[in-house]
Amino acid sequence: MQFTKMHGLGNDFIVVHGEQALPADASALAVRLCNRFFGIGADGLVYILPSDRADFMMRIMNSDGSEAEQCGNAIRCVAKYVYDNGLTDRAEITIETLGAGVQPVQLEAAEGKAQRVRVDMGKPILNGLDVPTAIDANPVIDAPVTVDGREFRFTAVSMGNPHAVIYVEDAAGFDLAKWGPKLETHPLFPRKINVEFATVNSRGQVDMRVWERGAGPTLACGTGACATLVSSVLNGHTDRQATISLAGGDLLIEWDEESGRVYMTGPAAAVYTGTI
Ligand SMILES: N[C@@H](CCC[C@H](N)C(=O)O)C(=O)O
Repeated sequence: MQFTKMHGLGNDFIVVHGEQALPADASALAVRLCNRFFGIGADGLVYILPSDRADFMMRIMNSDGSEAEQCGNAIRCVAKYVYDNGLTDRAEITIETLGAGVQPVQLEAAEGKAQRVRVDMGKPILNGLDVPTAIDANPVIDAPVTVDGREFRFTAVSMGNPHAVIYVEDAAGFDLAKWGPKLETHPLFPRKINVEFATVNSRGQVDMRVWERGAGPTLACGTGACATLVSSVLNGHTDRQATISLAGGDLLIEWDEESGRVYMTGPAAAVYTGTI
């Protein structure tokens, strides 16, 4: 099996192209290959597949073998892969995802290689039951969730996949390993949840750290950055465009008032190719 190791701000993936459909053992393969000690090591296993609605389709398995509906960092990697490998010569393409439909993607290229990628991430889903959460409200803002006697307040946003955004004093110093797994699997979240811990520094910049559903702490989360911006606008913390600073670097996120669509701009990188 040939693969390319790629990442978006350190959120890393094993990218596979050439299959016509998702293999039946994709979940088990993800667990085996994403293992950082006994496998290649990655946050997820990504397949680039044919699509009858878009130029390409992306499917992503988390490192625990669960399939995610969408992944912001992976979609930028897929765009770079197809451009750099000559599968398209267009700087504007569409990529179909499982949970967020067909997404338009724009590439900024230099010397034949994609450098930065801007993705139309679509409209956020804010209805609590649709995110999904167990809360019947639209939107779910500043809702309480208690774990081990500590109450957190969260805002729920789906970008095709579910997110709970929690504001804390110091996101960069937050104990992700202690609280992340308990929030991810809390009964309020029927399909589990990605949890973003955010600190607003100004109306145009937010620090964010993430505990990802099915992958644990990662260096960046594209959909999490989008959810954080949407939540920050809803809570009155930021303007509609802001830099979300993650452990692996910055993403520029915009929530367009007129169309209601969220745009994510950031880098993607290829590290090496291999055969396993
Ligand atoms: N890292 C991703 C999100 C990957 C999927 C997530 N763990 C889930 O299960 O929803 C991103 O960049 O968006």
